[in-house]
Amino acid sequence: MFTHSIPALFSKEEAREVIRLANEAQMAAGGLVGGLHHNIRRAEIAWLDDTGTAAWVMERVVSAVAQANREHFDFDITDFGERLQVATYDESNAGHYDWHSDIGDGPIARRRKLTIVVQLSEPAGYQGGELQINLGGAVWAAERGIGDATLFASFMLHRVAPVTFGRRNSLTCWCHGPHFR
Ligand SMILES: O=C(O)CCC(=O)C(=O)O
Ligand SMILES: [Fe+2]
Repeated sequence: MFTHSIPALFSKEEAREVIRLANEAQMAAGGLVGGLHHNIRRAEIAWLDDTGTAAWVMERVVSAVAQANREHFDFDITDFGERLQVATYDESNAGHYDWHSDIGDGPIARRRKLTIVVQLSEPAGYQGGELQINLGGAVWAAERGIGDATLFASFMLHRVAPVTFGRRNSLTCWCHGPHFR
């Protein structure tokens, strides 16, 4: 009920282009930006601007979220207050993200209501690295197809299992609004 899948929101070519844009953004920001290397999360992070060459990525995400919210969640979503995140989880350091909720303490993170994650890697290109959502009593694994999108309520516990082979890239966007009531 609090999860929803959209198969092939991006084509394979588009998924590759998103990774290329993320690499470009990372270079422009001076290379090693936003690597998170601790026990909870081990990943490289890049941020895409929602203007310029990456604007179409945000547009695609926003219209998918609008439709999914109308048809499935019916949350009070008012804005997209953060940039798009592209994450890289690599075999070399068992990239992963432990169980967490996306609702945090900060002024923006506390307004997160819906999270959308898009798979940017070919399923054959990595092992492990599943995006799993805890439904309370059952763990649900997101679709792995390249370009597939998964939406879930940002308060739900989720994780990325350690990558044991290859490399997984994902695109994440958070959608914001007033508190649940
Ligand atoms: O990379 C993913 O699949 C999930 C990322 C995530 O949970 C986050 O950035 O909060
Ligand atoms: Fe998350």
